[in-house]
Amino acid sequence: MIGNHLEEKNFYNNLIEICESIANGNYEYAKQLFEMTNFNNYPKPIARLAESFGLMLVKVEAREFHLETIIDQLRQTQQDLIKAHQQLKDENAELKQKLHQKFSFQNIIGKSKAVLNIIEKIKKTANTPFPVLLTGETGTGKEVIANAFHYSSIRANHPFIAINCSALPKDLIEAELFGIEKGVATGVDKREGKLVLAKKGTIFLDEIGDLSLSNQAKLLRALEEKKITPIGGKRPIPVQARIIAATNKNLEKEIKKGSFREDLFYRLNVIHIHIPPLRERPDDIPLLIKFFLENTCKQLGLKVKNLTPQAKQALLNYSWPGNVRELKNEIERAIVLSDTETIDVKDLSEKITISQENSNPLQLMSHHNNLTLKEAEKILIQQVLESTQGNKTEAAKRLGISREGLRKKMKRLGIS
Ligand SMILES: Nc1ncnc2c1ncn2[C@@H]1O[C@H](COP(=O)(O)OP(=O)(O)OP(=O)(O)O)[C@@H](O)[C@H]1O
Repeated sequence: MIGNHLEEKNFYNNLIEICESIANGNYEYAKQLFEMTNFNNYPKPIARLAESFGLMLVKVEAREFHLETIIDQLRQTQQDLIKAHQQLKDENAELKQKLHQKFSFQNIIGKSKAVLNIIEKIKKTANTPFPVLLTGETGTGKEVIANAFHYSSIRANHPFIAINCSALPKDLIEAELFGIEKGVATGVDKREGKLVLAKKGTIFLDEIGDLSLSNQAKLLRALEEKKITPIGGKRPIPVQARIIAATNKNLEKEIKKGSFREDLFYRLNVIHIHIPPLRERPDDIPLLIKFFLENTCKQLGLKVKNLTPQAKQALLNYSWPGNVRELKNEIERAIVLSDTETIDVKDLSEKITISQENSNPLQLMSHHNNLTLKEAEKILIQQVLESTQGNKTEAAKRLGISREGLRKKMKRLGIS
């Protein structure tokens, strides 16, 4: 009896110790103790209790094991995440580096005085907070210049956001630029304005001449107060981005017409860069041709093609009304169409070969046997006037005669 009693006491002691070990998280010891205790010698209720206790221990062990597996998995996932994070960081840095290389002023191709002056101006003013106004015909490279401003400045690690002010209706542009609060109209979600999203970066407002008068007023306020209020918003939000605006319109004329605000013009025009059309900087054409030949061939995995002297001359003689964009497209087209490694005149578009043939009255006459010198001269003058959109000063310059000389010729040849 006493022996039994002692055994029972032992049993309870063991049980308590097992419980304590479990409570302290010492499962291994609890398990050992459980295995060492012979429960079969005890009365049935005690043996059953021990059995269920054993089951509990197994469960705890299983849970512990499971937890450990989960913890291991989590540790592994964390490691993977750290690795992925580092990889993304490296890739991001590499992409940023590429963007800097691709868009900083080193990539403005040209050696004309005009382009060199522009590069100089960017270097001097890139790190200032002042707004920039870029003017020039379509395709002259206004966006290229805006990128160069951003990527060669301290803003380079912040966003560069471009918005085309003529691409969207007035209300959408307003929401894009200044943002909109949730519920302003049914189903409208809150959207941050691009002026705010650009953070400490740059916002490029292309075709600013097409911005509505009401949005011009809002933009002026943003420039003056450095804050914007979203549509339906109550509290103004600070704007830190630098504003670069561009247009191919003559804003002074637009001001006279009443379609552009004079005060906004002066606010934007703090740093003004005018990019002359390509025909006024022919020195840049050979460099641009070389650049586009190399770049496009590389992209297409081709050996870099070259041009016959005649093809090069034809490209130099053309007036490029679509400017650098048109030249780039022409080179890309010629690369694809030419069967050999050398691009010849036949690989160029008709507009360029025709203009080349017609670039002097004698050539025109040789191509059209029945033309008189007077007729050839008339055709030539008409074509040049067409390419300058009727600008006589420019046409006279291209023809190598005075404006007065051109006027007299036009009168004599009956050109209106
Ligand atoms: N100086 C340059 N060096 C290299 N590429 C140029 C240069 N100028 C323009 N380009 C190229 O010509 C094309 C047109 O340039 P961009 O879009 O900057 O012109 P844009 O003046 O902004 O035209 P738009 O007024 O129509 O918006 C682009 O592919 C651009 O890369």
